[in-house]
Amino acid sequence: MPNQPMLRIAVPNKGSLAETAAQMLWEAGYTGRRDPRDLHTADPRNGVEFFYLRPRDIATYVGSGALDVGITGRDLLLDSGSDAAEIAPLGFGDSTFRFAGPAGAFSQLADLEGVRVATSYPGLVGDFLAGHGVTPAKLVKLDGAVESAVRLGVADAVADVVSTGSTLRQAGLEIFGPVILDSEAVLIGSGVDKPSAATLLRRLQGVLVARQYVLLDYDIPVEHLERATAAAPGFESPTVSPLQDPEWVAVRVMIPRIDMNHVMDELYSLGARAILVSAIHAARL
Ligand SMILES: Nc1ncnc2c1ncn2[C@@H]1O[C@H](COP(=O)(O)OP(=O)(O)OP(=O)(O)O)[C@@H](O)[C@H]1O
Ligand SMILES: O=P(O)(O)OC[C@H]1O[C@H](OP(=O)(O)OP(=O)(O)O)[C@H](O)[C@@H]1O
Ligand SMILES: [Mg+2]
Repeated sequence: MPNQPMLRIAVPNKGSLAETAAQMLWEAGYTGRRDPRDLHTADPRNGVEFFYLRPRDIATYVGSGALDVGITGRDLLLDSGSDAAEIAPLGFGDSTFRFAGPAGAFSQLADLEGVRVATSYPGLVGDFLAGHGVTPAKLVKLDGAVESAVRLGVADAVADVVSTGSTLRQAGLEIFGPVILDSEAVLIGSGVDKPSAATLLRRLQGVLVARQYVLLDYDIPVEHLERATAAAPGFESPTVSPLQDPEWVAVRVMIPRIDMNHVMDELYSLGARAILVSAIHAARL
């Protein structure tokens, strides 16, 4: 891309999202950093530059327009209060954001009125509480290990990322109240329209499709075709090809990987044979 300015992409340099983000970009055909300490690398062949930043700071850089797009968590984006906008979910880094307190001490959101709540995400939590008309005594801002705040007496309840829930359990805390947020890694943008940003998005979506879908081939008697394609309708429309035996056809569809065995069982019971599944290595839909 000779005459176009390079697309400037923010990528997590460490933490929970860094490894999968780098892997996804690599699968999408981009050349990332060789040395894990590099802060910046250019990939001129693809017309992009990567800036390796703390995931918490990525929305700030993108929102200010210093960088064009970035990969971060939805929770971090909302907490930042930045002007950056979510472009698309990226299918990894799932977590929920929840309130927790000592077993039996809290049962509903209103119980947080007038108490101290510790969190690393004061923007997100403050907005949520204000939106629900609850005023805590104080939001105690901590950098991490928030679950220890209650035991150590600096807060009465916490609000934090929950994945398996084991950190909360170990700290003797229980989740209560509504889900503050369902989060995952997202592509964010500053609103500037660069064609290379659309290419990046299409490539990342191609990686998601390749991970989440498989190709399914099977042969089936023509008379059962309608029921079979209803059971596995595919992404747009199944490819149906004639076979030498005029009473049979061959069908090809994309199906979600998680449905694979269930769909194969169902097609077999409908009379399909030679049912084959293959992986998708790359895709543009
Ligand atoms: N088990 C998890 N623990 C922490 N963050 C997670 C987890 N699963 C997904 N995430 C997401 O990762 C992002 C947090 O990234 P961050 O780099 O701060 O992770 P971290 O592991 O807490 O790193 P650090 O503690 O070194 O800052 C958030 O978007 C969060 O929702
Ligand atoms: O529900 P779980 O599977 O136990 O995971 C959630 C925990 O993991 C993260 O902590 P991290 O390891 O990032 O440490 P930190 O609190 O210092 O950021 C998060 O802040 C929670 O504490
Ligand atoms: Mg952390």
